[in-house]
Amino acid sequence: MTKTCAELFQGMECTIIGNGDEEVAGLAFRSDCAGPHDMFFCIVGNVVDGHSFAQDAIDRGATVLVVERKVYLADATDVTEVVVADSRKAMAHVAANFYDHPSRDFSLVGITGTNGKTTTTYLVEHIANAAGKRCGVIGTVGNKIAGVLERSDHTTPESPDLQQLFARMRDAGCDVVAMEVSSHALDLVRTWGSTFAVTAFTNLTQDHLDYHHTFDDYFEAKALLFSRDYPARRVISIDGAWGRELWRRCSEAGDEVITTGFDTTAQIHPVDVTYEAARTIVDLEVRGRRITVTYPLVGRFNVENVMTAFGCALQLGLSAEAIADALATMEPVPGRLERVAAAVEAPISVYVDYAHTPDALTKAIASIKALNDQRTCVVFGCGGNRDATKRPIMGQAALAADYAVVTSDNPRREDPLAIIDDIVGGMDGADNFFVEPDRRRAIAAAIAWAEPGDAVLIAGKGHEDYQIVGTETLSFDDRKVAAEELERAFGLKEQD
Ligand SMILES: CC(=O)N[C@H]1[C@@H](OP(=O)(O)OP(=O)(O)OC[C@H]2O[C@@H](n3ccc(=O)[nH]c3=O)[C@H](O)[C@@H]2O)O[C@H](CO)[C@@H](O)[C@@H]1O[C@H](C)C(=O)N[C@@H](C)C(=O)N[C@H](CCC(=O)O)C(=O)O
Ligand SMILES: Nc1ncnc2c1ncn2[C@@H]1O[C@H](COP(=O)(O)OP(=O)(O)OP(=O)(O)O)[C@@H](O)[C@H]1O
Ligand SMILES: N[C@H](CCC[C@H](N)C(=O)O)C(=O)O
Repeated sequence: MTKTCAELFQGMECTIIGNGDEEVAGLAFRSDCAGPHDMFFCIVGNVVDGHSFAQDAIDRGATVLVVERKVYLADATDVTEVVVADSRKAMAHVAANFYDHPSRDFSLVGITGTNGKTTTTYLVEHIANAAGKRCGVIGTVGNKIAGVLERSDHTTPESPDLQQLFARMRDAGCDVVAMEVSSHALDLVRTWGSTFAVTAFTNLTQDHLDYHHTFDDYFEAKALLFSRDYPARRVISIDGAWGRELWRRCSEAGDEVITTGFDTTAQIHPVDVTYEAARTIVDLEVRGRRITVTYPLVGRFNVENVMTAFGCALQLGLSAEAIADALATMEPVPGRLERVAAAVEAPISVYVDYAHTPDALTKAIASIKALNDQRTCVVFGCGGNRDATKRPIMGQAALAADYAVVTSDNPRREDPLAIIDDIVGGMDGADNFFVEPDRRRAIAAAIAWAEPGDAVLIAGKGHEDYQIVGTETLSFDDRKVAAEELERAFGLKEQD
């Protein structure tokens, strides 16, 4: 499949210097991934200027460069240069053209918000599948086509990868695609040129201030998914002030909005909730009608996610009855309040959860406490090279548990002890915690602390089966490590 350079830029202002009829074989934004007859996008990044990799891309066979300023390469007279105002936007525009706008061929549901995106996409997938639709999923745990999960580096892929994924989903016959849309993706226009049927907002609480700097900027990045760039039907949780602001904007623009929330003015809200150990029963009011939903997920925050997914499915045209029926057979989401299964009957319960923000940690601890009336110990850390200002707030939040073990998450290129110091800075004066930088030992210590009936919550890494230390990615899965430590503590494994 090839298209000419001029075809790919149709609908976008640009200056083509060279051969507009040049056939383009593929799209690349990393020079080491460029191949023969590719178009290479020179992106001015936050770390380096992609224009400096133009020669490398040419050496690997690229024949078209997309640039924000002409590069004038020696010995490359047969190279075509396309000068644009914004290489990232050009890349997204070209990628959608290159793959023939695949998102127009299915109903794309885009979900944004600080927490709850993965869970909500899984809920939408399950409901759509139960209704006989074929649903693709794009997000943090990976990308799913026809039920097969593929790992990915990003929550929301860069535009050429995203459009290629859409094309594969279209070709696999997907009717619906449920996609997590990160604030980074919106700010870096990875989704530009995509056609959404529904866009949904879960919540906005602190995260990623290393990138967005202020809450206002973080919100405005999320709000782009509800702007004229992405016309769609909307689902908005109005439990928080940011959601209410988004609702105001969408209503003003004349969008078709379904509101959700514990707020009784929301179109979808709970009238009564029963939290049980392995399931939740919710009497929902859905646009003036009562319907009971029972589903095998736990925790108050999952009531919010269920309502958001319910709204998305209604916006896709499914009936409330079909949605309620589907929820009854929902399966657990990997690494989200997942109970650790060990090959030993343990008198304590251990859960793994992906809470890596202050709000998520607060809510995950509260959910475990609501499930278990004895003591709770939380094991957690914070990621390196990510928002450092959330660390002391997470430290403070962890004190809501009876006991906390502060450990390492993915330290990345930061000193693990310096990250822990930041966390402990928020735990001043408390004596119900201790520090163990080694995550396995921290998990073992929490299990040793627990008495029969107590619960241990291991937060922060959820489904991740690795730990990033420096530039190395080591094998580490909280669920496996916790199972091993339970087996060691309760008799099946020999002590080292
Ligand atoms: C903050 C962020 O998202 N940064 C992304 C951004 O980086 P950048 O603008 O700084 O780019 P850069 O590294 O300066 O490089 C500039 C250009 O030179 C190219 N280059 C660079 C080096 C090289 O050797 N060769 C080369 O060609 C790069 O491909 C790029 O096109 O553009 C790069 C590709 O163009 C992305 O790889 C990079 O993602 C980084 C790795 C990242 O970690 N992003 C995370 C934070 C992220 O996107 N997370 C969200 C989820 C967040 C959530 O939890 O909600 C996600 O959607 O995944
Ligand atoms: N609606 C919610 N409100 C607050 N916290 C939530 C909510 N849903 C889930 N959480 C918490 O956030 C964690 C991550 O959930 P989930 O993966 O669904 O969110 P996410 O938005 O996809 O996060 P990320 O993009 O960082 O992967 C969960 O493990 C849980 O602790
Ligand atoms: N997508 C999130 C995930 C964080 C998960 C946590 N385990 C960490 O590594 O900080 C991020 O990149 O900020």
